[in-house]
Amino acid sequence: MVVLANPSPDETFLLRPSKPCPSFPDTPAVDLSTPAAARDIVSASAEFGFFKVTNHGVSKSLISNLEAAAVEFFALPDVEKEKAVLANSFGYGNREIGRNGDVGWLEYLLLEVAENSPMLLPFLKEPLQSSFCCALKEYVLAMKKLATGVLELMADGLGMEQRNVFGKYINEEKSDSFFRLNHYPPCPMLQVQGFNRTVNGFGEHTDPQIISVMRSTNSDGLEIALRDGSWVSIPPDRDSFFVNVGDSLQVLTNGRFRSVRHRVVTTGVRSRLSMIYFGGPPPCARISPADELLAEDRGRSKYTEFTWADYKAAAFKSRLADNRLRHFENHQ
Ligand SMILES: C=C1C[C@]23C[C@@]1(O)CC[C@H]2[C@@]12CC[C@H](O)[C@@](C)(C(=O)O1)[C@H]2[C@@H]3C(=O)O
Ligand SMILES: O=C(O)CCC(=O)C(=O)O
Ligand SMILES: [Fe+2]
Repeated sequence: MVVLANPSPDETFLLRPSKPCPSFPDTPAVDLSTPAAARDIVSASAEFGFFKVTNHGVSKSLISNLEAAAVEFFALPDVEKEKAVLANSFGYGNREIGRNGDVGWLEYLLLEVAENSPMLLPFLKEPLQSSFCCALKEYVLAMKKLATGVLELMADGLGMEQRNVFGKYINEEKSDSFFRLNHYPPCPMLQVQGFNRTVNGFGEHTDPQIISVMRSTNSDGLEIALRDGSWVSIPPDRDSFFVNVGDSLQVLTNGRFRSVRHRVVTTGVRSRLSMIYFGGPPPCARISPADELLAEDRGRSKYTEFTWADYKAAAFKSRLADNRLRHFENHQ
């Protein structure tokens, strides 16, 4: 990735006025080993659409293997990484987010997670190819298991009869899930003294899927929007996984849970590496509120039903910051 000390005109639009957000030391934390986990997850999902989980059972070696492979990948010369550029913003990408003009100070690898096929990276040389693929496969499996467990606790906490009412979507053979590695390099132009700005790492948005499970290196930058629209900065925590409620889960719960607006802001010196699993439904899945929740709401759905294929197609035509659910809201 090209790292410039002085912003060229086309880079100035990455700059944001420096207005540091207050830190959010009260980030809801859920200890998955306690009986209160289901209740805590439900209250955090309703209030913030965001929480972190501890005692998650994911082994440290699994995380460090993937982190090491990812660091090695992003350190490759641009010409090697560019061999991994695939159609429709999959594979390796640099600066451009999506297909509609959004940019950020990052490079990334965006991969589809297919149930029965290994995650291949044929563009890489050995031995990185094997170590990266192996680490990815194990990590993504662990994320799917963790996401499923969290979705089951959500169902428990909401008093649903079937524990798999939300988790079934991401466990179907054709589930449309992604995995993403984001690398935010240090930004030299921000290190110039008196240069009082921050840079847009990954602009504000909600995740369209059901659930996202993220972790990052020990560097700050992640910010979330609270209910009143104010932004807070989430202190990094290498030992926890952060969970986002996605748009589809907001609909499945008839608005009991809110999909969280979040963004990454780069402040200069440290690089940041984050790994995110996005659990999505199969393309043909019909997304509408779960029957029991709808009955509690006297049959009044807050959203018109859509298939994941339709929603995703519309989402991928939108700009990052757009409110994608707005078009599906029922106003009664
Ligand atoms: C600008 C965009 C990038 C995005 C597709 C979109 O048109 C709007 C949603 C974006 C998002 C956010 C969460 C995930 O990072 C992502 C892969 C997704 O499913 O939706 C990205 C899309 C992307 O980077 O292509
Ligand atoms: O990189 C991060 O920490 C978050 C990025 C993100 O929100 C996304 O890729 O959807
Ligand atoms: Fe996101």
